[in-house]
Amino acid sequence: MTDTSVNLLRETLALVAPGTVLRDGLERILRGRTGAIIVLGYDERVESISSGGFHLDVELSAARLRELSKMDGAVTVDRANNRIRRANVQLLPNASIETAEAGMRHRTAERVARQTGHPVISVSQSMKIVSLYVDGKRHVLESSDAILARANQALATLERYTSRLSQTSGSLDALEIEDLVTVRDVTAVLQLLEMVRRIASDIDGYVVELGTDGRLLDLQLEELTRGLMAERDFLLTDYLSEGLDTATVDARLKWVGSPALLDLAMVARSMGLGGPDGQDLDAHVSPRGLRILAKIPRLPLVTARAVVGTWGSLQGVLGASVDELQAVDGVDVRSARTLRDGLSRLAEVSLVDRYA
Ligand SMILES: Nc1ncnc2c1ncn2[C@@H]1O[C@H](COP(=O)(O)OP(=O)(O)OP(=O)(O)O)[C@@H](O)[C@H]1O
Repeated sequence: MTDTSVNLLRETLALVAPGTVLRDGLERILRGRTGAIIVLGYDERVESISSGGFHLDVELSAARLRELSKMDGAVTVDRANNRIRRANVQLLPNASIETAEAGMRHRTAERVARQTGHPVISVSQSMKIVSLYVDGKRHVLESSDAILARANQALATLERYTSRLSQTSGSLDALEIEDLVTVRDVTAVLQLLEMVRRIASDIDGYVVELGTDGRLLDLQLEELTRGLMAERDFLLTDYLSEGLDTATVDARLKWVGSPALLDLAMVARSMGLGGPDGQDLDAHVSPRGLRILAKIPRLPLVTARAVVGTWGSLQGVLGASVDELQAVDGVDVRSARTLRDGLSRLAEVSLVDRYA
């Protein structure tokens, strides 16, 4: 699926999520045991395949949608401004457009969606299900309970990964301070961050689909992933080889399927580490230092960036005195002390953890 079609599906799922006017209307149609076909777009393309019925221009409401759907034919809704524009319409899409559906209502819905590029909803009277047709794909609306059951499983997986991530990232702290980092250690953290990002994106999809029923899930997701994308940026800033930027790594990782993501060499290669094929996982690498400096409480990020920009390596920063630090543009004496104390504390914690 392309990014545009993923976005249109999410946009449509948000429009019909619990708590919205459209969803309320669809529930009423289902309860009334009638069917419906609703085109979520109003333009030339839709008009050119619409026949009969009547034009109107009224605000979308659940009651109106229910009443208009009692009539034969389709209802056209302008999703850009939430207005019902036509009802009791016969749709005449190109009959040569392939459709896998059975039944005229659903075949028409799928064809109209393909031909116009607008999402189309069909409510089946006989099967009592609501289907969305978006960019050539059918998506069946499920009850919030069914979606929540899957979302909670995903959340449990996310929790396992974030806890492994916090351990792996902690080990990297200690190795960075002692300058003992290998490509394998860095890659292991990026691999977990990428897995977390993918599961979080799936859960985000469930949050959209759940509408008002997904508020708690959204809070849990936010709590588990807070700060992680910033950590990902800092990790990449610290280790990316010259000439590579974050956007390039993102684009490369996007094409790595989930099974291939388990291959550390593949992840290393996307960062430009471990040689041309990413296989040299035991090669030594040194961080620039931003990831660890960003962990120091009360140290402004601009200060951390200025210092890393000046020394260019964590080992350089570790060797700098307060006087040298405050000589950097934009670093005052207070920040210089916070940084020095913070680094000493991190070094102590790391060493204690390592040799305890
Ligand atoms: N081309 C069309 N344009 C507008 N409305 C249509 C079109 N085709 C079918 N419908 C609507 O769908 C209704 C049911 O049609 P039909 O029984 O052929 O569909 P179905 O796919 O079996 O539906 P269901 O699953 O709801 O039983 C029609 O009465 C009409 O309101």
